[in-house]
Amino acid sequence: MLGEWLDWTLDEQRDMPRQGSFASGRFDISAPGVLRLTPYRQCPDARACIFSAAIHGNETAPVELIGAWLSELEAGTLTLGAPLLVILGNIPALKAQQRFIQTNLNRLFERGLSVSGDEPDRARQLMTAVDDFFSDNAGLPKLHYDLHTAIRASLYPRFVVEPYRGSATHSEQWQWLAAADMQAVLHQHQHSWTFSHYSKHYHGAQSFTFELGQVAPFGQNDMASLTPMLALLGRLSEGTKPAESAIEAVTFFRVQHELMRHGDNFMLCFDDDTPNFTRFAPGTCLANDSQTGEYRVGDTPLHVVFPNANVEIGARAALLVVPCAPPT
Ligand SMILES: O=C(O)CCC(=O)N[C@@H](CCC(=O)O)C(=O)O
Ligand SMILES: [Zn+2]
Repeated sequence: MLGEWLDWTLDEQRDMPRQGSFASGRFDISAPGVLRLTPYRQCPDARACIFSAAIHGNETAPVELIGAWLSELEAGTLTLGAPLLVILGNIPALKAQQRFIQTNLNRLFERGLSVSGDEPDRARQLMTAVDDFFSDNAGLPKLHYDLHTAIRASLYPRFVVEPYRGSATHSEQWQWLAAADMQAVLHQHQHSWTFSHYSKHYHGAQSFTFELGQVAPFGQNDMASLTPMLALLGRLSEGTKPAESAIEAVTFFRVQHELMRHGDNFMLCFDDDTPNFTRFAPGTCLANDSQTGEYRVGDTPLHVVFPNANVEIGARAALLVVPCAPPT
């Protein structure tokens, strides 16, 4: 039954009960694409865990990963030992295999959001689901992994973005991420109203945006490279201790500047197939904006992450980042 949830979410004509049970717990579909799992027996090390995917509708590897993990729970090869909230974010965009329909859902997770529209309404519904889940599991450590894939290839194909400030990230998280084969970490330098930022900022959760490879259609993702990540989701859902690795294998960066699109005419001054984390030397022109003119690298080399000239006016067109020391 659990294994059908993904298909059912995409095709609501199919029949699926809103509540039920499986070998090690109960499930409850509280809203479209919002699935709660409650263990029969909660492990002493359990965390209240949120795993979200498809906040961008064309990012399919995280959906396949969630599907593989749910199948293990359904088959009983994994035993649920922690409360879980599983979210498929932008269902219309997932059906259309588009990043978003009207506006980028992953910029809307701010309390008091006043804009109207389908994606803002969905953001409000998901914020409430997160608030309710953490409130119902008060007393447990909170964790949120928001799973994405990047538009471009990357010098580090698997990496995480650590949202700005809030509660400090526990050192064990870095070791878990290293064992899950995450190759780089990017520390955000300011608030950005993403889903992972929401859980960290308002709830003090251990929270990250994961980039699990490059966007590809269903069935064409490199799922073998995500086996260690599947193992991390498995341990967290069992409420047992995840594998740890030395963080020396992980390269750390921090954001130095957020490049915004201001004008009608905006272009990036490098090739479309330039991978994430490519380094640009001082003086290099990175962007040309009809409102603000050229943006050139200053005295320190900069690496470019998430460059996208086609964002809405007023939105982020790239993160400009520098290497930094690993956390001690
Ligand atoms: O590859 C890209 O350009 C975008 C990939 C993506 O969706 N990234 C997230 C990162 C969120 C964060 O900064 O934590 C996003 O842009 O929403
Ligand atoms: Zn994304």
